Amino acid sequence: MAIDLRSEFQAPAVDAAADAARRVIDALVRSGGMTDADMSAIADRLNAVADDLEAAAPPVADRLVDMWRGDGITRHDPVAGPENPIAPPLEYSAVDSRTIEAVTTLGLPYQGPPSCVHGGVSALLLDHTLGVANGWAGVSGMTAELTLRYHRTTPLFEPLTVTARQVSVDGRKIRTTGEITAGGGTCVSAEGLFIAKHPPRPR
Ligand SMILES: CCCCC/C=C\C/C=C\C/C=C\C/C=C\CCCC(=O)SCCNC(=O)CCNC(=O)[C@H](O)C(C)(C)COP(=O)(O)OP(=O)(O)OC[C@H]1O[C@@H](n2cnc3c(N)ncnc32)[C@H](O)[C@@H]1OP(=O)(O)O
Repeated sequence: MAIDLRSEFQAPAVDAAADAARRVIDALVRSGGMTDADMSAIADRLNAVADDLEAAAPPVADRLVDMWRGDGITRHDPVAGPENPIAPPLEYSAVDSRTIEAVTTLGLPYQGPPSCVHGGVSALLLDHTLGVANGWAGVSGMTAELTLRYHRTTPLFEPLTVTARQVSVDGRKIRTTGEITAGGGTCVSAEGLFIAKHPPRPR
């Protein structure tokens, strides 16, 4: 079953703009200094876009309230948020009532070792995916501990499967596991302890 990204709040043009920003980030990292493009002119054009966006943007406090409308999954987060350009973004599917997964392919902006995913990026993907698995399973909380094991390097440019499963709930303590696999092999595995607590939503 595909995830419902709170369809009542979807704005296709916003998601399209975030997709365009992802393309820009990828192209900038790919280009570096090895480009014939006029990077000064490109910086001017990108700054002009940012000027337009900033001039029309709401106060941050209002946007925070807007971000936390509704229940369930968010659209702004840095892992699955379609309207956040730093999110790949992951699209989750249910495997069973306590397990979710997403398939994604990461490019140069997420690089750590040569042609490999940065370990901190893997940690980010797993932390968030474990958290969403908890939400899917019905009892969620804040990350108190996250233990990662990096079994082998995680490749860029290849499909990665990110999986998470809620294992147990004991009072406020929630234990959740997950992994990133590539080509059927485990690259990173994670064990998380989450504590059932929810900071108040901005109003
Ligand atoms: C397929 C479709 C999917 C559809 C999905 C559907 C729904 C999804 C819905 C929502 C999902 C959306 C998003 C979720 C995604 C991602 C989540 C992101 C997670 C984060 O990004 S989150 C930020 C990082 N995180 C922090 O910023 C935490 C900072 N921290 C604190 O806020 C406190 O520290 C806290 C709250 C952790 C605890 O504080 P507290 O006061 O509430 O708890 P307290 O101290 O009373 O402890 C109670 C018992 O927990 C034990 N305990 C506590 N802490 C421990 C630790 N660290 N290690 C081991 N044990 C610990 C104690 O030892 C005691 O144990 P005992 O009862 O046995 O004595």
